Amino acid sequence: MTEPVPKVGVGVLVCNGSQHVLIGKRRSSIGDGTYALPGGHLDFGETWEECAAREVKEETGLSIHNIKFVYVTNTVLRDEKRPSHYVTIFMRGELVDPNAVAENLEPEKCDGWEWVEWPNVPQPVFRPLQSLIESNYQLS
Ligand SMILES: CC(C)CCOP(=O)(O)OP(=O)(O)O
Ligand SMILES: [Mg+2]
Ligand SMILES: [Mg+2]
Ligand SMILES: [Mg+2]
Repeated sequence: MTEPVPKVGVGVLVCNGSQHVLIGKRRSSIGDGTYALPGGHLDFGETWEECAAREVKEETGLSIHNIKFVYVTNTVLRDEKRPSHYVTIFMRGELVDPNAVAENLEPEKCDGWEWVEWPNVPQPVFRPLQSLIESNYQLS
């Protein structure tokens, strides 16, 4: 079998101003049933900020701004149905409208969005996000 090519993902800490971030349980061939941040594949020609804003909008309907780089992880997922290797760029962004409600716009890919107090993400945690938590990143 030809080896999978490493890809770039962007994960987003969507901040609502009260130490909470948005998480959802993945329905995917990669990390199925694990809790992850909104985000996705970096598309050709995108900046990291553009990808963060696009993926959050596509997946939750939320608009974010003040988007900043947070951390980067290197994750080799060997025991998945489809082995894969991801470099994940973690970004953070604030809600443009602090009262906006997240919608689950891709129910085929996500069980639904919920706010949790960082870093208390429920188990099982998607591997790249677990690496960010273990880095002791602090929201404020
Ligand atoms: C696997 C992950 C680190 C990168 C891809 O994320 P994703 O499966 O949510 O991708 P899409 O949102 O682009 O479908
Ligand atoms: Mg997506
Ligand atoms: Mg996604
Ligand atoms: Mg995508």
